[in-house]
Amino acid sequence: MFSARSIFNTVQRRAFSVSAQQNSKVTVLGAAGGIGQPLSLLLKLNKRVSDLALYDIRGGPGVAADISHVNTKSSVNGYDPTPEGLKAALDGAEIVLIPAGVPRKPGMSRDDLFNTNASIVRDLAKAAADHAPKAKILVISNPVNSTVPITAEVFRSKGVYDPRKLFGVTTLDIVRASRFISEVKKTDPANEEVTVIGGHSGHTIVPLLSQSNHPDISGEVRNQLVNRIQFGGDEVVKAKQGAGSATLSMAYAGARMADSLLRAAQGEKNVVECTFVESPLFKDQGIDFFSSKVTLGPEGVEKIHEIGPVNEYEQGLIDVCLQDLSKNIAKGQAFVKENP
Ligand SMILES: NC(=O)C1=CN([C@@H]2O[C@H](COP(=O)(O)OP(=O)(O)OC[C@H]3O[C@@H](n4cnc5c(N)ncnc54)[C@H](O)[C@@H]3O)[C@@H](O)[C@H]2O)C=CC1
Ligand SMILES: O=C([O-])CC(=O)C(=O)O
Repeated sequence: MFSARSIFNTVQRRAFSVSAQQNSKVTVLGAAGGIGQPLSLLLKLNKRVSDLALYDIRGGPGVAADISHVNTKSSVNGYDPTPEGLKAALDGAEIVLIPAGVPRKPGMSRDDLFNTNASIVRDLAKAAADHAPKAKILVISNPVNSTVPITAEVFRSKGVYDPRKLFGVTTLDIVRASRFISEVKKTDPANEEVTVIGGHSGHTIVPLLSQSNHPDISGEVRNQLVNRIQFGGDEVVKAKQGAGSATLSMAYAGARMADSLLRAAQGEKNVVECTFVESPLFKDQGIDFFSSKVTLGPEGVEKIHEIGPVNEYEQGLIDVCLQDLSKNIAKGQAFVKENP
């Protein structure tokens, strides 16, 4: 005899098996925070997400109950802040987004968050390595230049590191660059793509305007635009007057990055995002991670693009970037070795 429930489950499974690849569990760690809440809402609106798992050290089930009333098809579950809750949130996840950790206050650099966020990310990475070793991990928590190497070291120490599946989310820099250049040029940002390479803090953020639709931008206009892209985060931190940093634009950017990975996983070709990954581009200079254009595929990173032609001004920005970046990466790697 079939119970009504098992018939329902069978029908539901059949419905999904028509497009089996659409069974995608996405987990948000830090789901009740300033980024976590709008990010979770945007993921609830994404048809490619079938199961949304929300975990936080406080408030996860409440946010899940709220979002679960949105009338899209996916299921939403909130988990208690226990090891069992975290395990259940991670079990079977295809994508894990990590916006857990403290944000900046005015006057702080992203690196000033290291002391608090390094151990938060390390511990969540340990849980992800144990319970979702094949998931694509999208690290949002700052300082991204260090928290991504931390996550890599944790996965490596547990013997499950696959560099194709670890991403530092730098999408907000791309979103800002597109928006800010459209303001200067009075164009529609939908038509503006700017490649932004390097890392995700101040001078490590390197916009390549020479490769945009407006390679002619020069002089003071260019300097101001580049500075605004590099320090866009500070603009928000200052405006929020101690109440945190970018959350809504970051949620939008994180949802875009997750969607790009889901589209690539479901067979779409030529999905390209700039993202901070283990990269061969500057390995000869001891820099293991770098953000550049990456073609995404079913397994995550499919192809890391060359940087392409840059002008003298941009080469100067890259040189400065590499100095900071190598220190940020080394700091993350050393942290895990000293605090396993
Ligand atoms: N990659 C990027 O472009 C950006 C990164 N960020 C970073 O994202 C992080 C989060 O920012 P907000 O959401 O504004 O902060 P928030 O303080 O509003 O939220 C953080 C959430 O993380 C939770 N949390 C703390 N420890 C946790 C743990 N061990 N497990 C699970 N959850 C935990 C907190 O309870 C809180 O709900 C910050 O580090 C911030 O600097 C912010 C904007 C852009
Ligand atoms: O500025 C911050 O601290 C948050 C962040 O990473 C950004 O907005 O780009």
